[in-house]
Amino acid sequence: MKKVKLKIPATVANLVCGFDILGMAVHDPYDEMEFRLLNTPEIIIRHTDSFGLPEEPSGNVAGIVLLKIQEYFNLKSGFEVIIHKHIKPGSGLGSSAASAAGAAFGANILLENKLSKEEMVYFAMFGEELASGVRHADNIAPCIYGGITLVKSINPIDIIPLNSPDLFVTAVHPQVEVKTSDARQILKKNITLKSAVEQWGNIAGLVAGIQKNDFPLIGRSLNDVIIEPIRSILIPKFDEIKTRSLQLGALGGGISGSGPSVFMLSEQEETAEKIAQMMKSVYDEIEIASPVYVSKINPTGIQIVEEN
Ligand SMILES: Nc1ncnc2c1ncn2[C@@H]1O[C@H](COP(=O)(O)OP(=O)(O)OP(=O)(O)O)[C@@H](O)[C@H]1O
Ligand SMILES: N[C@@H](CCO)C(=O)O
Repeated sequence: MKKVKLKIPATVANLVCGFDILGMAVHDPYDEMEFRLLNTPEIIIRHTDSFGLPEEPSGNVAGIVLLKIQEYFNLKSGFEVIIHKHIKPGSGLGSSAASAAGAAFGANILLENKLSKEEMVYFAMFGEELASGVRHADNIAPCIYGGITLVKSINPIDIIPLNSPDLFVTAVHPQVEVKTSDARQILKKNITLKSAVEQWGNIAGLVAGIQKNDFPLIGRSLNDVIIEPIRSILIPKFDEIKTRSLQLGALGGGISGSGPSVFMLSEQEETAEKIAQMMKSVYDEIEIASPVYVSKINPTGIQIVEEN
């Protein structure tokens, strides 16, 4: 039976001001997934990592996506999936989205490209719903389309792939637990018109900056007056990391997804590396283990490693 192996990138959702609508794929870290089409209608999920994630299909984000695809097409065949997870769950680096988007992408290949990209996003969102209680596509879309994406709407699905500026991304993952579902619960349900206007200006500026490769405009638009002031309280040393990154020459940055990871964008690799060292030393000082990744924006998204 047909087999395929995929490499699925981590993603930075929200891009600071674009809560639930903007996201970016990076090169590192990434997950790997191997898929096999089965003659019987079973869904088998196996993990080779030690994160202790559920392997029961209805409890695993990849499994739920495959169950929905199987049900929709009334398939007589099933799927075996082996997940090599390197993106730690609950990191804010799109761990759940990688499994969900990878499942939709892998199934699509085994099913001879039955699905459009919009349909892959549609099915993958069932995985995000399982992980966080809410359907959102800001991590899934950049996985599937690559680069930076704008989720104009999820109903109907309307994804706008944006430009992929040649920028370096430094991301640190302080090992404190922040569940997306909890990080959504603490947000205010209402905002003032003044804040909304400021945020619209930032989002529009950021999208214009991305499309025009205008790095200073990107930098001054990476500003969030609605979500960051609330969520940053959950992230130790957030203000220090941000202030010192800007002093070292970062264009800007903030919370990655719902946190606790924090990311910064830089024009030069040297700046990105200096920021990485600073992030590491800040968390070493308070004895919080914190993997740091220096990477670039990933214009391709999910990649096929092997197909036969
Ligand atoms: N295959 C899977 N990969 C990752 N998480 C999974 C998977 N299956 C189930 N989960 C559950 O999803 C939750 C992790 O999702 P969560 O959205 O909190 O983290 P994240 O994807 O790293 O963050 P973010 O969406 O902010 O980038 C955990 O409760 C985990 O048990
Ligand atoms: N937009 C989502 C991304 C995390 O999954 C959030 O910030 O809650």
